[in-house]
Amino acid sequence: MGEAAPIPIVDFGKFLNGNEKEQESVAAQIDDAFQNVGFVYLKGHGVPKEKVEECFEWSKKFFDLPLETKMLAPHPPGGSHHRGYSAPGVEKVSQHTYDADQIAKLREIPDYKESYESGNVDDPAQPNIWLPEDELPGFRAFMEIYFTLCASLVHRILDALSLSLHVPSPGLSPTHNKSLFQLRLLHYPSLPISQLTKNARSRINAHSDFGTLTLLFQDSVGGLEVEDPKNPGKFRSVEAIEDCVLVNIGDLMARWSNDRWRSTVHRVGLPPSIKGVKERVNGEEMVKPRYSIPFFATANMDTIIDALPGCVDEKHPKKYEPVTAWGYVQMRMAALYD
Ligand SMILES: O=C(O)CCC(=O)C(=O)O
Ligand SMILES: [Fe+2]
Repeated sequence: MGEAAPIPIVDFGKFLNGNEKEQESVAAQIDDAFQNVGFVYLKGHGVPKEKVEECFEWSKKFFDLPLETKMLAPHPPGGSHHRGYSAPGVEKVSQHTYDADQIAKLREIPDYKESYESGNVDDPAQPNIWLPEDELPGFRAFMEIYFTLCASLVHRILDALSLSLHVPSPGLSPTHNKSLFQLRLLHYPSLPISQLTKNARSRINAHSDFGTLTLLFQDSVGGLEVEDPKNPGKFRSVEAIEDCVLVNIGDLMARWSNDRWRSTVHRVGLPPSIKGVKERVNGEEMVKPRYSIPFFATANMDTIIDALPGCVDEKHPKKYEPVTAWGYVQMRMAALYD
């Protein structure tokens, strides 16, 4: 078995600003990456670098607050209202995993992370849960703007995917026009390296994302690993690449594409090169904290998820019954929280 296919880097600027031919070429490259690896790096993606950096700064400021303060914006119990702050140890398994056997297995190794989730200000089903403004002035305003920047990028990626499959105009973007997306700030606190090597704790257990598309910005600490689709159980590390956003397919999109596009399993563990990211505290070797910012997209809840054009032919018979995006979420949630 050979080396895993690397995650391609695609210049999305040529889609955003290019002519028809360039757009078609970018769309084909993304389609290819999603077929082979389920992940792609996009450069020239249009989310301003200074906004990404500022988001990491806000994230650090937020997580640096005392626990009692962060608990002023608590994530409600259960999984149907996914907003607010979750303290380390609260979310025992990845919310994006639904296979029952897998969940049972994963419960054995707790993730050590804290998170803060916000979403579309116009999402009536899941209102945002903010801190009182004077606890972190400006945080809310920034997150609301940053959300719209990421949402715009999601819509442009959907345009590219539509082009690659020749989905008739206006393509897939309208199926996401409610922008029921989720912006997640993640902080993996420093912890003894031995806890990760002995599997006493993980940072985030192996899972796949469950929406349509995920955007991910990560800091330079490292530790993200993606499974080799051709070699289950084998993971390769995925570094942050300057000025690139990492984009991956989620389970709903995999189903929608009749498994043309892969929803690839990934996890966060010990960084591959621990040298620059360890520190000694009270005689114990610790791995430095990690910050990352995923942005999860999904389709409007009434969208019928039925094999997309170009995804069914003689060689690829239709694998799944149509389901609404809402029905699909119910199915996943039921498995996760029962
Ligand atoms: O921290 C990371 O880079 C990965 C986060 C992730 O996979 C998730 O939240 O679904
Ligand atoms: Fe994920």
